[in-house]
Amino acid sequence: MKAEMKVRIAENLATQAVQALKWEANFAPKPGLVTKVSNGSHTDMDIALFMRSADSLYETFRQIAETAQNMSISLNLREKIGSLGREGEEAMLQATQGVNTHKGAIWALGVLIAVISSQETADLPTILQMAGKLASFPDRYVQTHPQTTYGIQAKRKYKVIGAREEAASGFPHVAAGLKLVLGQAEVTPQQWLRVLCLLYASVDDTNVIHRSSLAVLRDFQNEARQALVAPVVEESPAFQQLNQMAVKYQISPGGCADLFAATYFLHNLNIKEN
Ligand SMILES: CC(C)(COP(=O)(O)OP(=O)(O)OC[C@H]1O[C@@H](n2cnc3c(N)ncnc32)[C@H](O[C@H]2O[C@H](COP(=O)(O)OP(=O)(O)OP(=O)(O)O)[C@@H](O)[C@H]2O)[C@@H]1O)[C@@H](O)C(=O)NCCC(=O)NCCS
Ligand SMILES: Nc1ncnc2[nH]cnc12
Repeated sequence: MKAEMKVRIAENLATQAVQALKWEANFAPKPGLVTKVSNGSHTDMDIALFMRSADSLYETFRQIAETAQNMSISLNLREKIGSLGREGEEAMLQATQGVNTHKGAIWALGVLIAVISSQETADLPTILQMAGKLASFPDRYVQTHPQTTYGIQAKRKYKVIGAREEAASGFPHVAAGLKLVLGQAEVTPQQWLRVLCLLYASVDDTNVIHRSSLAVLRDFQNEARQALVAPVVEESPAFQQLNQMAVKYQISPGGCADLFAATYFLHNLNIKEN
């Protein structure tokens, strides 16, 4: 492939990733999360902050895409995107003056972009499987102190599936969400709301655990399951209950938000289904 074409493909992936982050942040309603009409359970975040954060990540995503173009799924690629991902986290923190808006999204979209870029002709199941493989390589340059991240603390205490494991198992919750919308050029907001509820019902969001407890997460998931019994509408008692729980416990399912953005990103790329 010509060099010019490669440059354009990397730019396109980065543009689509930033758009997916902006779409997710704007999407409403999302109990607990920041939207264009509410700051959810947050005092330190609003929609403008999310727009700045998303824009600050364009260069990280572009570099990840460009780097992966000539590489196989390997420890070497994992460590290269690890380094770019950490730079992305720095760029995000600079743009937000220290607020963690998109750490999980950098991770999920970074892994997916790397795989899509490296496996030009792969179909969706292959991309998700390769993403699992890439995310499973141990990055020798990670300098996290085990007790410092909320995710590691929650996983230690409760053995739940956090952001790392979601990616390492090939994003099963993204795959489940995609099933509801694949093959449809126009997805309605109500269908997207159903995807969101499916994520709320099934993802072990370590942010929710950190702000409350595993018991609250399980109640929240059960309520989202109730909302899925019928077409998901904001006015339904179960959906209203999700809002009330988010307010009562000040919970914010940021991991679900990231996977929602990743689902939208993959849907919009129109990748072969199999
Ligand atoms: C492998 C890493 C994901 C790090 O893993 P770790 O387990 O250490 O995770 P955390 O540092 O806790 O962060 C993980 C973020 O992932 C999101 N998340 C949570 N649960 C899940 C889940 N089950 N599945 C998928 N994703 C999940 C979540 O990110 C979102 O929420 C953040 C906002 O949270 P909020 O509560 O509002 O704000 P905080 O300030 O954090 O808390 P408060 O004090 O306010 O209560 C926001 O980031 C959202 O995006 C978790 O935060 C990976 O990050 C890593 O290793 N990175 C290094 C670089 C790298 O290798 N990159 C590779 C490719 S780019
Ligand atoms: N819309 C949102 N609100 C709060 N945390 C998030 N993390 C990612 N997207 C988010």
